[in-house]
Order: sequence, then structure tokens, then C-alpha cells
Amino acid sequence: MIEAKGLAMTIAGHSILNEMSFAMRKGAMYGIIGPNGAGKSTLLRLLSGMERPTAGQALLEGKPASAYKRKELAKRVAVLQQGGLPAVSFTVREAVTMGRFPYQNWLGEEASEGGRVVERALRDMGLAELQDRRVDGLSGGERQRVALAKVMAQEPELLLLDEPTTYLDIGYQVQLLDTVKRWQAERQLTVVAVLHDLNLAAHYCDELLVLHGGGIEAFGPPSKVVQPDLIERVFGARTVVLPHPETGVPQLLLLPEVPPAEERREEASS
Ligand SMILES: Nc1ncnc2c1ncn2[C@@H]1O[C@H](COP(=O)(O)OP(=O)(O)OP(=O)(O)O)[C@@H](O)[C@H]1O
Repeated sequence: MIEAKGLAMTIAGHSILNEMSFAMRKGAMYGIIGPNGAGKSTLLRLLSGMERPTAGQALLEGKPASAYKRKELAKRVAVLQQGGLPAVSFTVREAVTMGRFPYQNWLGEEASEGGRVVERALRDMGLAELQDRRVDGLSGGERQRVALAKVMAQEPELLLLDEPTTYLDIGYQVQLLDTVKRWQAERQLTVVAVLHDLNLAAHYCDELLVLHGGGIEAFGPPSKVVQPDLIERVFGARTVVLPHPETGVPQLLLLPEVPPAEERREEASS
């Protein structure tokens, strides 16, 4: 589905991504992880065709994104950018319906199919009750759910998500990723998500691509990648990795250098 061949990006004279090559298969979910500034969003923009690499190629189904016509590309690839939707004055339903633009004629019309897809996207993201509210009056988390419903209304084959759980409380983080995962399974959707929460990444992603120092530090299933030595090398954070008691998925616990607050209070009072 996706193939990076010698993909490299230099911005303002700084090499952000060195030549990297990898392949991602159709219907799987991938997490891109790495420290701040590692080039995760840059890589996502290169995969989507929003930016051109300085060297190499990002291929979608064997063709560079630039070889697709705009609407044809939009039927295949949807991108949820960092920060989601801006505070626009459209209603929630109108904003989600905009996701249907690749299927509309020049008058903005399409066959009845579109209405059903929009209904489902609104329902899946828990937005049915908010559908007549204006987007600029919503909270950051509500807007993020509208942004995801809009990209899903686009019915893409490849969904690129840049930190989709930003602004969401833990309940909605899980709801959003559960929904994406169900879509992935039902529709053979390929998902590539930049995720900062490594525990969520380990739970939801089939494979994790770790960016560090301009290159790929590791690429593989969470059980191989989520290891304390790799996490310390890449993020400079000490951790303990334990299997989740119910799922067995590797989960990280942070090991800060300062002892817990409660312990410090007890020491001070004794
Ligand atoms: N237009 C630009 N001009 C100059 N530098 C840029 C530009 N876009 C990105 N960069 C730099 O490229 C590097 C990678 O940025 P990118 O946003 O891809 O990182 P990231 O891994 O997504 O970071 P974060 O986790 O903080 O969101 C950063 O050092 C950033 O400052």
C-alpha cells in the first residue's frame, strides 16, 4: 500500500529525515513514534503528498501521490492534521458533510449514499446531539471528534492521523481509537497515526515505526519495539515495561528520578 524509497527531507538547510525506506501493508495500523522534533509530522505530510521530499519517493499503491488527480487522491487518502479542525462557523453536520467533497459534483451534490455515510460518521463519533451546533462554539475535544468524523466521511483507503488524541480526555481517547480500529477491520482501512502515548500505540498498532536522529531507530510489532533500553535511548526516559494484566500488551511505567510526592511528604514529616 505505502512504500518509502530513499525518502529524505531537508527543511531550511537542516536535514530532518535522512534517506529512509520501508513498506506498510494494506489494512494494518501503524504508529509513528519518536521524540519532539523527530520528523513524525513531516513524514506524515510526505506520505500524504502534501509535501514533496527532497530525495526519494513515497508511493501509494505504487504511484507517487503527485501522480493522482486531486479528487482521486482524496478518495484514497484522508489526513487528520495536528490540531484538527479550525474554529469555523459551520455547523457540525456541515463540517462533516465537507468530507464528502471528492464524491460531489461541481454543484456540491452527490447521490443519496453521502447522507448515510455522514449519519454514520456523526453517530460513530458521538456527535448526533451536537450536529446543529456551530464548530466555533465547541470545545477542543469536541472539535477533534468532528475532525475525525469529517475524514471518515471521506471514506478513504488510507487514514493518516497526526496526534489524533490531543485535546481528548482518556474516555474519548479510547473511544476514538476504538472507532478507528473498528473502521480499520471492517473496511480494510490502512491507518498510520503519529502517537505520543506509547501505551495506546502499543495497544492499537500492529507495528510501530520509531523515528530518532533523522532515521528509523526501529520498525516492528510493539512486543519488539517497546523495550526499556530503546525507550531510554530514544526518549531519554527511564521506564519499566510490564505486560498489561488483561491483554498482555507491553505497557510502560515511567521511572522519574524524583521520588513520588507522597513519599517525599512522609519523609519531610518524620
Ligand atoms: N517549515 C519549517 N521550517 C523550519 N523547520 C521546520 C519546518 N517544519 C518542520 N521543521 C523542523 O523539522 C523538525 C521536525 O518537525 P516535525 O513537526 O516533523 O517533528 P515531530 O516529530 O512531528 O515533532 P512533535 O512531536 O514536536 O510534534 C523540527 O525540528 C521542526 O522545527
